Amino acid sequence: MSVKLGVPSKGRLMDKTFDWFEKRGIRLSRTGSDREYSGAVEGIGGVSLVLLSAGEIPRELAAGRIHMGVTGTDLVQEKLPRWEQQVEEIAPLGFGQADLILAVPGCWVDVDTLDDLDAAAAAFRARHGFRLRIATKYHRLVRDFLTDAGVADYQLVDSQGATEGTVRNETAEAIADITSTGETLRANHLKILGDGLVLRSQATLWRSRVAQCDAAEKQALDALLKRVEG
Ligand SMILES: Nc1ncnc2c1ncn2[C@@H]1O[C@H](COP(=O)(O)OP(=O)(O)OP(=O)(O)O)[C@@H](O)[C@H]1O
Ligand SMILES: O=P(O)(O)OC[C@H]1O[C@H](OP(=O)(O)OP(=O)(O)O)[C@H](O)[C@@H]1O
Repeated sequence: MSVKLGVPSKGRLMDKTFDWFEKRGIRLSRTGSDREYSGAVEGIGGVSLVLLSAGEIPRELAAGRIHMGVTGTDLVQEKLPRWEQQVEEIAPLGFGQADLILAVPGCWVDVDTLDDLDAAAAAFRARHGFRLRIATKYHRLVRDFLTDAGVADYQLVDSQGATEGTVRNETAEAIADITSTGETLRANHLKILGDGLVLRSQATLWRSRVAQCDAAEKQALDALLKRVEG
């Protein structure tokens, strides 16, 4: 058997992950047709590549089905309760930087902070008879953040993509999502609350704390760790 390295199967994270390993003498590549999710590893022995959705890598690490994996801090902290017990951070990779933030419509001139949001949420409920809706796919992180901030009068609505569009579509009044350049927020007339930074995220290499290794796998894993930690 071999050490399993989980890497995002597409997009910006996959390409930059391949470049990051290449700089350390480990060549990762996709094999087969464009649609085939199989990969190869050259430059180190005993390691195999597992191509996965970035969102599924935390779960695979926590289940011990992969030994190491690359995905964002945001996805690990959102998907894994007490994540430190399940995975170990090996190296931040220096790309995939994005901030998880809370944003409201730009035209809400009286709402610039979490305190303002709390007041607006109470007023919203009194006026409309239901709680202000915050669209997000980061349920755990946003709920914990708002609890700590003392904001209670809201409901989360699930949005797995195009989250900034939910305000225009009138399925939410506010959003919590990842931003990088800020362009998507601006294009959708949303503004970030001054104290609305939930988490700073970047692509990171993780090691599973539970994945089992036989003697050969242990040797390959140690060799891999030596290369990537150096
Ligand atoms: N605009 C962005 N700039 C930089 N990083 C981003 C950006 N949007 C998302 N990311 C990061 O990329 C990672 C993967 O994001 P996302 O959950 O959107 O996956 P995806 O690319 O849609 O793939 P999949 O649907 O297969 O999981 C996350 O860690 C996220 O923080
Ligand atoms: O600040 P920006 O540079 O504009 O980037 C932010 C956007 O990037 C991500 O979306 P993605 O492109 O992954 O599409 P999605 O909405 O389907 O997740 C994220 O969800 C934001 O919508």
